Amino acid sequence: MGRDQWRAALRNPVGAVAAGLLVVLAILAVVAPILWGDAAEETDPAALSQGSTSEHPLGTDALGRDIMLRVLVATRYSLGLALLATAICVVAGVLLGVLPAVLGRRAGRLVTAAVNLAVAFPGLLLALFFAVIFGVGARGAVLAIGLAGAPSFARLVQTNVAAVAGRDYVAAARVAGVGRFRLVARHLLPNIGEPLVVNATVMAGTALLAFAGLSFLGLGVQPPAYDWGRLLGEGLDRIYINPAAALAPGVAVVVAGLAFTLLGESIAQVVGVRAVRRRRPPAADEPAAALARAAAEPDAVLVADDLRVGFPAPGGGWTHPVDGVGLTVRRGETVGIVGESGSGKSLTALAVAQLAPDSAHVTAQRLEVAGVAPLGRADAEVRELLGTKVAMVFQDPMTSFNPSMRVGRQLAEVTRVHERQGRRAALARAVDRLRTVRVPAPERRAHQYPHEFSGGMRQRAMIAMGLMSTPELIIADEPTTALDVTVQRQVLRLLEDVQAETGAAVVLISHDIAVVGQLCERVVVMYAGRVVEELPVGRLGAAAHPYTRALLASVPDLATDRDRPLATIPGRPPDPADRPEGCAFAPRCEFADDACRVRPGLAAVAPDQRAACWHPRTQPLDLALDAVPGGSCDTDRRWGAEGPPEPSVQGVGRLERVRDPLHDPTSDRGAGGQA
Ligand SMILES: Nc1ncnc2c1ncn2[C@@H]1O[C@H](COP(=O)(O)OP(=O)(O)OP(=O)(O)O)[C@@H](O)[C@H]1O
Repeated sequence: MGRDQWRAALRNPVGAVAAGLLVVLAILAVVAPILWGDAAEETDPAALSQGSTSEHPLGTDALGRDIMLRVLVATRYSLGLALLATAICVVAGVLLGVLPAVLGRRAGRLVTAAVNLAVAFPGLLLALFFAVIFGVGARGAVLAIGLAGAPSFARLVQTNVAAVAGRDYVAAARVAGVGRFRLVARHLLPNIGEPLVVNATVMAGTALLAFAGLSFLGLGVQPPAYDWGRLLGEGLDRIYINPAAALAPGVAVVVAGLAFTLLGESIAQVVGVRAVRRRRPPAADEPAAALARAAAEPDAVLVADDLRVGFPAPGGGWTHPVDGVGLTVRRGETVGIVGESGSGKSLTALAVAQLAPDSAHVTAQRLEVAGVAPLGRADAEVRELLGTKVAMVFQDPMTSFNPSMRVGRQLAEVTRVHERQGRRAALARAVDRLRTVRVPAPERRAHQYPHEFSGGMRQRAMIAMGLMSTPELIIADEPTTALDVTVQRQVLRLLEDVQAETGAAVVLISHDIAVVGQLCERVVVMYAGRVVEELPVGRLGAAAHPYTRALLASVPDLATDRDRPLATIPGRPPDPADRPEGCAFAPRCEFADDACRVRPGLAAVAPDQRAACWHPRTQPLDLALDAVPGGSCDTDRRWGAEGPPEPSVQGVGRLERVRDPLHDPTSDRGAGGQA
């Protein structure tokens, strides 16, 4: 948080009032006991239980002590105890709150359940309960109030951690191999700082009140010590004789509580995120390569066989949004995964990268990534694998970075974790990688926060993060969807350059078959959690599965008649929980018949082309040939000298519109499609 933000916060009336009140209280807490400590203890037998006089403006207590001085002197003790209780509440709450993120799933659930149970207890009852346990007195009251507030603070932390844990930058950190504790300290807690700080200040106000309550009941501060609560209790005994004796400490409690609450409000506006303490990177894990060796194709960087991702179904049992996916990606290859929304593309990628949600159950006959089988392995081993060999580029560059860390530090973290490099060396490498992905002025940019980057630049920086190690597999999940057309073009070109330079295999996930057709060598088409066709890009014109053909037919081109609705695939993909028995596409397919009641397996329809269909189409599509070069892996032939296409929501690329009998009403067979 910069100075300007602080100034802005203090310039608004709420911030100014809060700051003013707190400064006055802080000054009083420091000077009052020094200036008036002794005077506040002086008894005056001649002025017992007096009302307001010129000598004692708020009157005296039963021993003739000046009430005004006692209220002023009590500021230090009252605030100090309240702040101490707040600190206990925050520390215990944060610890309990992050435990589920640090512990495994089962232990995490236990902690969450315990916290929920404690939250269900009224706070005051809990405080009284703890006060009795810890004993009467200031120390017991501090512990009681702090611990009684901890469950609701823990719940707040849990909720916020859960919200942030789903962000791409957290997934990116996990891919980078960042350990659980470091993840919590660096990526989760700093990004939930705002609600925590606000709640902590509100808690301070509540603690003040709670203290007043406990002291009033005789469970808090014990004589001869006194705080506002104790003074309030004593004053209340004589409220009809001298109301000021009760009102003064009461007003003090309210004013201090208000000051804390207003402070919370103003901090909420200015404190977004805070850097956290720097820590030494943890020791690198044992090399994972020794743990497993791929017996697979010697040049395969990814082998997935019968990969299934299941979630508990609401009515019991399991649903499998990814249901038996088979995928092989060779070194240096660029494979595109296409399919409509919900077809399981992202989940497949997340399962491969060991980033599937905690509630997911991932199984496979075989899953090997860069020669290592990650399933069933310890976290540390998997972290090593992911951090150095797999890079992920996420869809939304806005959420792909931790907003509280400078970009250079985020990139450097990868190297520091895995190679135990010093801070400077890691940062130098980050700058170098930013230069590689053509971020201008990389030295300066490395010291900027993600929000100071443009969308395209953030996405390039995300690719640079993947290049901090030497990945064998880059998974790009809709990397250009959130970008505008020209920036999409640059990012795709960059991905292609990176692939050519590093020799890494690239898995590009997209709903835009035009982009995949241009960038990739091979296309894997997914539908309802299964692979329905796999073919070299050069054979897209001979796509055999009706679904692939329908996807191609729905790509508009410059010749598309704008007066007519865009081609769509009739019907909707099935809910994973309610997938048809046989071919999942059958309900939407023109050619479906009784045979389709049985699930078709992937079968070769041509060399290098397999389709899961009982009625594979053989009729060539009317596909512009320059759009889909004949299976060539050559970059220039794939993209031409002008670079990649301009994929967009319009899907306009060099892949031109296809006429498919299924969806072309001008065709003899054309039923079911809408042009
Ligand atoms: N955490 C989850 N819990 C339960 N089901 C989930 C979860 N995440 C995904 N799914 C299910 O998996 C299906 C496939 O999701 P996935 O994100 O892989 O689709 P996708 O093909 O990548 O689509 P999109 O292009 O919209 O991201 C979803 O439709 C949903 O039913």
